[in-house]
Amino acid sequence: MRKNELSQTETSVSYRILHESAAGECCANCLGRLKATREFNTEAQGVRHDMTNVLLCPRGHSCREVFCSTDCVRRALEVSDRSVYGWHSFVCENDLTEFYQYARQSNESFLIAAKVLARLAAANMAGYPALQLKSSFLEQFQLSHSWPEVAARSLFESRVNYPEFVERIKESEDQIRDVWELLSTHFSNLSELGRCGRELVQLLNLHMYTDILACTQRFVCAFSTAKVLRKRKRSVDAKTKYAGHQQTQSYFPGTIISCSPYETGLYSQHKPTKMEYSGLLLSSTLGKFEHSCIPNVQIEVSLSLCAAPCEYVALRDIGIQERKTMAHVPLVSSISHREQLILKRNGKICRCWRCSWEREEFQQVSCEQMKLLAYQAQEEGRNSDAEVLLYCALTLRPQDPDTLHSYGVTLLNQGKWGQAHDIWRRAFQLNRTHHWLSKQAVKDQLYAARSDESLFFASFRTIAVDEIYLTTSGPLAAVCPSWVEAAESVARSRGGWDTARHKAVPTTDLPIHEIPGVMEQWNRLFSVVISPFIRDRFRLPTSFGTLYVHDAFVVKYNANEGQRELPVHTDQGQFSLTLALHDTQDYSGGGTIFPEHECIVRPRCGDFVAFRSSLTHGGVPITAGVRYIVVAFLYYA
Ligand SMILES: O=C(O)CCC(=O)C(=O)O
Ligand SMILES: [Fe+2]
Repeated sequence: MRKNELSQTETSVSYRILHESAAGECCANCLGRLKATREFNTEAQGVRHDMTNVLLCPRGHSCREVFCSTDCVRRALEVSDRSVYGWHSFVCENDLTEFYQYARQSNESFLIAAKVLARLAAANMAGYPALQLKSSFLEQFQLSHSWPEVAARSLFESRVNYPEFVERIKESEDQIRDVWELLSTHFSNLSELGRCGRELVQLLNLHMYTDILACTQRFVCAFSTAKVLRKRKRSVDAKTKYAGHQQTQSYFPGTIISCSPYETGLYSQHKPTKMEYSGLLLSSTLGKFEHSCIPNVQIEVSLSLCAAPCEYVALRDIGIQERKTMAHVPLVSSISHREQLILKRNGKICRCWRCSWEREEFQQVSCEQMKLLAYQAQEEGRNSDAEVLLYCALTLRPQDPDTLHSYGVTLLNQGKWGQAHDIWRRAFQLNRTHHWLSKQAVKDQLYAARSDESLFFASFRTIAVDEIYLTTSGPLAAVCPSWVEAAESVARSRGGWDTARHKAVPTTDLPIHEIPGVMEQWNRLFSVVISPFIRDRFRLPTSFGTLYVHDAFVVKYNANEGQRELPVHTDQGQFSLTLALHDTQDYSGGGTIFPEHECIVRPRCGDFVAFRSSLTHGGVPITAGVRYIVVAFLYYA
C-alpha cells in the first residue's frame, strides 16, 4: 500500500446521531433499535422522523423521547410500590429537562451516559439505593457479582447476554476509560447548567465506567473508541485540489483527525496551533489496529450531520506482510509519559524502535530504522530529534545520499539555511547522480551569490517596521511583460504550469531558473535592486554574510481556472518577496494579505513587497482576470 493511499473506508457507529436526538434510532428505555426510519434533508437542514412504529412519551413529548413498546413506556415512567421513580419521570418535565436537552445536542455516548445518570439519580432521589439493594439481594443467593455488574444487569433486565457482557467488561477496560475521559470532559460543561448540573457531577464515580459500558454495549459491542481531533485531513490534501501533490505532512500521525464540513479551506495545515477534541468515535475497525509509536496508518473522520465516514490513510508505504498500526496515545508526549499511558491502556510496554531509541537502547536500532524514525520526527515537526537521528545514521553510512538530503532538510526546517545548502553541495560532490541533489546543485549554481552591485535603494513605503516594506517606484517594471511572456511560453512547451513544488501551500508556478532568459535578468536585478534593498531595510551588514536565494518562482493566479488564492501560511526562508508582474487594473481582488497586521498589499507592476518569511501571509482570492507575481524565498548566511 502506497503512502497516502486509503486502505478502507467505513461509517462509524458514533456520530450517526451527533447533533440530533436518538429518537427514531432506538428505544429510550431498552435502547433496542426502532423500526422508525429517518430522513435527512440537507436543504432544510433538518431531520424528519417517521413515527408510525414508535410510542411517544405520554407526557406530551416535550422531551422528544420515543419507546418501542408500552412495556418500555411503563418501565420508564412507573412509580413502583417501593416508590422508586421510573428513570424517565425524573428527566421528563422537571429540573433535569434542561440537562437532558443538553445531552441530546451532544453525542451519542453522552446521551447514553445521561440516561444512566438519570437512572441513578432517580434511584437516589427516592432515598432508595435500588441498585445496591438488588446487589445485596443477589448476594443472599451467593452470586459473586460486584454491584456495578449487577447494576448494569438491572438496567437491561433480562435483555442482555450476561456472561458475554462480563467478558466484554474485562476486555474493554481501556475503552471504557476512554469513554469515561471523554464524558468527564463533557460533564465539566455541566456546571453551566446551574445547580442541577453540578449535582449530577457529584454523582459520578468510578463504577459508572461499567454502567456506561452496559448501556453502550448493546449498540457497540466490540467497538473500540478513540478521541477525534479536529484538524485538516491528510487525505483531502493528498487526493483532491492538488492532485499529484504527494507530499503531505502529518502533525499528529496515527491519531484520529477530523474535518468539519463547515471549516473553510483558508488556513493551511502548516503549523497547527490547536488540538481540539470534537467527539468520540465508536467504530468496528478501530480495535484491529495495534498500537505503535511509529504508526503507519492514520484514521480520518469526516463529521457530517448524519454519518461519520472514516478513512484509513497510509502514512508511508506499507508492505504486504507488515501490520497496520496506529497510535493509541498522543505521540507528542515524552517516552516516560507514553510508557505510562500505553501500560495503563494495553497492559504492556511498547517495543517499537522509537521506544528503544528513546530508552537509549541504541544497539537495538538499525541505520534504516534511524532514517525512518527521522522521517517521522520530521513529519511531526520534531526537527532537532530528526537531526540527531540522521547524524547517527550518517556516522554508520556517511555517504548515503538520501540521508544527507534529509539531513539538509532537517537543518533547513530549523532555520539553518547556510548549513543546509552546504550539506547538499557536499552531498552532491559525493553522489553526482542523485536525482534531488543534482537538481538542487544546478539550482544553487544558477543562483550563485554575487556581491551587491550598487547601492541603489528603491523608494519605499513602510507597511510595518522591520517586518513589511513595499517599493513604490516600480524598480523592476521594465522586465515584467517579458517575464510573463517567457513563463507562459515555458508552460506551453511543458503542457502546463507546475502545481506540486511546494509542500505546505502548493502554488501554480514555474521556477525562475527553468525559464530561459529570465534567470540571467533575475540574477542581475537581484544584486542591483533586490539584495541591496532587503539588506538595507532589514539591516543585514555585508561584512557578516550574503543574501542567497533559496527558491524563486513565477506564480499564476487565474479567476477562471486553477489557483485563485493561497491559504495563509509562512514561507521557507528568512525573507520573502512578492513582485507584481501585472498592473492591479488587470485583475480584481488579489494581493498579499498579512492577517496579523490586518492589511492587504497590492503592489503595482514592477514593485515588490518584502517581508520576514515567518510572518503569516496569504494570497487574496482574485475575482476576475489573471495575476502573475514572482515569489522568492531568501536567506542570509
Ligand atoms: O499571492 C501572494 O501575494 C502571496 C504568494 C505567497 O505567499 C507564496 O507563494 O508563498
Ligand atoms: Fe508565501
